[in-house]
Amino acid sequence: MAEPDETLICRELWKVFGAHAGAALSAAQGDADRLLAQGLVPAVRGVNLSVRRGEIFVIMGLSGSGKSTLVRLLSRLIEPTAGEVLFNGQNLLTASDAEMTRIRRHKMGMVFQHFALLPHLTVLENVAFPLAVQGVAADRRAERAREMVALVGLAGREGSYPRQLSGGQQQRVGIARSLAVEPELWFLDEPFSALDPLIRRELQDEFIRLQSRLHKTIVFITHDFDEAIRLADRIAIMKDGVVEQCDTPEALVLRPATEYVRAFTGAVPKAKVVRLARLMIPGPVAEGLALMPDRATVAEAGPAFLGGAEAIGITQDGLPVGTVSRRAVIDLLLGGGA
Ligand SMILES: Nc1ncnc2c1ncn2[C@@H]1O[C@H](COP(=O)(O)OP(=O)(O)OP(=O)(O)O)[C@@H](O)[C@H]1O
Repeated sequence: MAEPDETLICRELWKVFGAHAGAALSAAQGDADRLLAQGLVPAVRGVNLSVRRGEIFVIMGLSGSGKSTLVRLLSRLIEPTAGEVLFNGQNLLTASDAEMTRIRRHKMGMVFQHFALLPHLTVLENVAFPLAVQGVAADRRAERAREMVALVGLAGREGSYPRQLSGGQQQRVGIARSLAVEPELWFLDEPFSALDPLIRRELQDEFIRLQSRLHKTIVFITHDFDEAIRLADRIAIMKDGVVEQCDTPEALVLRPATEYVRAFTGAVPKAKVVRLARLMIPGPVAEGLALMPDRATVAEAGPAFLGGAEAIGITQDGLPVGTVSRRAVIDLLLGGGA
């Protein structure tokens, strides 16, 4: 049974590329080496995941680890060789083509790295395009598209054509276009990786801001661990088609489950991922202390401690709930605490 807050679930999901993959997978009984020896490509190997409503779920892994294949399976753009995909409790693999088209059009949004804006349409027309496909009336389309263009910071550019925009601006149009249909589940496959680092960071900030307003359920793919820890509520780390660990950024860094995850996360400063909640001693907060939310990271509290504070007060939903001491922070940074 799915928990009520789990919106997308996959169980024992496999994608094997090559001839007679289904029969070969049954015969191999999950032994990927046997499949490889037969010249088949087991791109996704027995993956189990569940994405919770309203979270940013990042799938992270190096090139060829199976991220894109997994995401295509989750949206059923390609058929799995074996396994299950459930969306809001519905088995997507038994949905008819018509039903799948309806789900993709109305409930799922997708942004890819090299998505195509339609070159002969303006920004506004591009953003309104999926609404036209849905059959939304022209005036309502234009109104909604205008809102989305403003949301991604491109107000004033509605009449421009894609060729007149920078790469970052084009990517914003792609984001606006995928949001126009108000998707419940939003897939983003390396949406920022073609952009230069400064623009990329700007779009990440923008994305965090958007999500704090929209609370979408998001599956976000990246091969960049820094991007993953900036954005994710949880991260699934993939290697050779297998999910090595699925956890919060903090847990991945502090408690890596495999050597691979340890190697991947070893260089990340703990202060960037550990949240103040972890170091907090609950209790009344002394008067005069600087206050920070429990979701903030230790790095974000750095300036307060560098400014000489011995402790800071911690809030939860705006109410003071405890204290983090300078000592706890030093212990963490020197390898002790947490
Ligand atoms: N249509 C296909 N036919 C055969 N093999 C494929 C096909 N699509 C993907 N693969 C293989 O599956 C494996 C996983 O590919 P996938 O594109 O999912 O990786 P990825 O992690 O998304 O990589 P990247 O970050 O480079 O996009 C790779 O070995 C790839 O060559």
